[in-house]
Amino acid sequence: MTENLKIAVVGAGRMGADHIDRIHTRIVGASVSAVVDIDLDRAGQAAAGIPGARVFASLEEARAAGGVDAVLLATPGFLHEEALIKALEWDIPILCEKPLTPDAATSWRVIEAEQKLGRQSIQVGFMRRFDADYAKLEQIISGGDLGDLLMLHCRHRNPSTPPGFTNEMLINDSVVHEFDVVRYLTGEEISSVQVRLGKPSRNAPAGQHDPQQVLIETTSGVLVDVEIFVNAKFGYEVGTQASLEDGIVDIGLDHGPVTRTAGRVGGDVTPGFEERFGDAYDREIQSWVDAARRDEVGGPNAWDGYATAACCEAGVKAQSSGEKVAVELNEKPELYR
Ligand SMILES: NC(=O)C1=CN([C@@H]2O[C@H](COP(=O)(O)OP(=O)(O)OC[C@H]3O[C@@H](n4cnc5c(N)ncnc54)[C@H](O)[C@@H]3O)[C@@H](O)[C@H]2O)C=CC1
Ligand SMILES: O=C1[C@@H](O)[C@H](O)[C@@H](O)[C@H](O)[C@H]1O
Repeated sequence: MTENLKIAVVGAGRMGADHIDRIHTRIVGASVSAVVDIDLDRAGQAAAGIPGARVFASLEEARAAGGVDAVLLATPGFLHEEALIKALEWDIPILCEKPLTPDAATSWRVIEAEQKLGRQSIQVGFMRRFDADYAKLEQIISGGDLGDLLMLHCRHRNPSTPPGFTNEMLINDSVVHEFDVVRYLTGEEISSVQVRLGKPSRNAPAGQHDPQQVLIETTSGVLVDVEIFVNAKFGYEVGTQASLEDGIVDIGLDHGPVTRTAGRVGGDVTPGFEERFGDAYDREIQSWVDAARRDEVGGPNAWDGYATAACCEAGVKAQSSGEKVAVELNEKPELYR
């Protein structure tokens, strides 16, 4: 077992910097040995104060300099494929932030490269599986005491989007989490996706139709509706209501104290995903590190990344057609059964 997993973090933006801080301050059995970003100043800022963390402009340079046991990939999704294939060739464990890649064909190439390696090496950053609420909901559903799961009603609201957040990214970057959660909660694949574009918000930037309603069906007929609203302004909210035969379960309601005073009632709104899912990211990265030190994967794998990429591809087609689009999956290789 690797004593101390030396990690190269690629991409030192919002998510990469958050993971660098997490590994440095809270994760056991690992350290940040390299920070890679085309923006060297940003890499330098993220690495500042971390003993042994060196700064590079490319993953190849970091690898050539030595001291890299594993890669945490936090660049934009369209850049993931190339780095994933490289890390598989080098046979080092990878935590790839979601999405694995933005479409099914590119994700399948990653699956083929991992099969060539002959063992699972990629974990995908679907952190909701490590959220206490989602884990409890999964236990309630799989426990069976409330009968069969019939429907899921999901809401996914962000206060705003960064520059360059395209209309397709509402699906590829945001709803990709719901595709994963639906597969996690039902234990089934998704069979179709439909997207409805209703009245748009005046707060959406040019080129983005926001909000959208995504309708999902699983292989056994569980129906799911998702409100994706990425310029909702008020704060961050991710929640799910599950309708089961013998009960209704809600998760992700605003938590914390609710105060009634001076004729008003209220509590705090979560500002962003870092606050809502902070504990989940910590558990996700610790699980990855623990497993990677044993040459294993400690969470959602490349098949989960591929299956959700196929859903995203169907979702992007459905955005323009308005029709229900079938999700086509290749046969699941032995490696993931
Ligand atoms: N699990 C979650 O809840 C979240 C996941 N993410 C995912 O994390 C990834 C990164 O997203 P953000 O941090 O929001 O993006 P960002 O835009 O803040 O940061 C991306 C960084 O990658 C760098 N970069 C671009 N091209 C590069 C290259 N060729 N080599 C090295 N560095 C390069 C940029 O200079 C930038 O610093 C995405 O896959 C995104 O979907 C993002 C937010 C939340
Ligand atoms: O992954 C994430 C972002 O990339 C995405 O843009 C947001 O919509 C999600 O809420 C967040 O969890």
